[in-house]
Amino acid sequence: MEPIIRIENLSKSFGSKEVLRNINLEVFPGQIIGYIGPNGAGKSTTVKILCGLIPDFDGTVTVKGIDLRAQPLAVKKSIGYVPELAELYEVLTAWEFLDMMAGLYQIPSAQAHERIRKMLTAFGLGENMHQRMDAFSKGMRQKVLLISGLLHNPDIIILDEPLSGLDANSVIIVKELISRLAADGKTIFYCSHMMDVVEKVSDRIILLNEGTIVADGSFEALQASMGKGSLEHIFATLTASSNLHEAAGNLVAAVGGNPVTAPDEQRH
Ligand SMILES: Nc1ncnc2c1ncn2[C@@H]1O[C@H](COP(=O)(O)OP(=O)(O)OP(=O)(O)O)[C@@H](O)[C@H]1O
Repeated sequence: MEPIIRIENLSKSFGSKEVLRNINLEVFPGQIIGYIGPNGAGKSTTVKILCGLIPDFDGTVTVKGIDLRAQPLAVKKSIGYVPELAELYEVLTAWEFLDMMAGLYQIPSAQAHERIRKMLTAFGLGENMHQRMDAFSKGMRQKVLLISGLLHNPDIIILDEPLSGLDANSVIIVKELISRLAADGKTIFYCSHMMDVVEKVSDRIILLNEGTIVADGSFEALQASMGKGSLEHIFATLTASSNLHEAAGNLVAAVGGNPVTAPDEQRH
C-alpha cells in the first residue's frame, strides 16, 4: 500500500531555534496516529506544515503523491484541520460560519446545508445553530470547529487537542467518530496530551521529543519494548529530563506550601 502522507528529512527552525530535526514518516490510509510529545516538542509545527500553513521548511512532504511545496492547494483539499485554538467569526451564527466555510470549500449549497444540519444536530447544537457564537461556551465552539474541519469530507483529518473543552458525552461521540472515520478509510492525525485517550483511540503512537521522533508503534509494541505500564508512564520515561515528583514539589514550595515528597521516598 502507498503511504497517504510521506515526510522525508523534515526540519524546521524559527530563527536560531531548531524545532523539527530530520523527521521521516510514512502514514497509511485508515491509520489513527496519536501524535504526542511534551509542550514545545514540535507537534503543532509538524501539523501546520502538513496543512500548508507554514510554507518554508526543509525536506519533502508528499500527500497522496502530491508534493506539498509544488501544489499546496491540491494538498489542502485532502486535509481537514481542526486547530486547538482558532479564531471563529463570533458575530456569525454557527450556521452562517459553517455555510461560509462550505462556500470556501466549494461544496454545493444543498449538500452543504444537509451536512451542516446533520452534524450540528448530532453534536446537540440543533437548537443553537442560528445563535451567534459569541454566546457559545468553549465546548460548543470546539464542536463547530470540528464540524468545519470535516465539512469537505477530507481523506486526512488532523485534530489538535480535539477534546479540549468537551463534556463527557461529547468526548464519547468524538472518540466514536474518530474510529468510524478510520474504518471508512480516513486517516486521522491526532495531537493530544490526554494519554489515556490516545492509548485507547490510536492504532499507532508517535512520540516526538525536542523535534525528534523517539518512539513509533502501536501501544502494545511500545509496551513490549518499554515494559508494561500506561502510555503516561512510557511518555514520562522517554521524555522526562528531571524527576517529575521533584518538579511538583518545587512548584508547591514556590507557592508557599510544603514540598511534595515522591511516593518512593514516602515508603522509606
Ligand atoms: N511562529 C513561531 N515563531 C517562533 N517560534 C515558534 C513559532 N511557532 C512555534 N515556535 C516554537 O517552536 C517550538 C515548538 O512549538 P509547537 O507549537 O510545535 O510545539 P507543540 O509540541 O505543539 O507544543 P504544545 O504541546 O505546547 O502545543 C516551541 O519552542 C515554540 O516556541
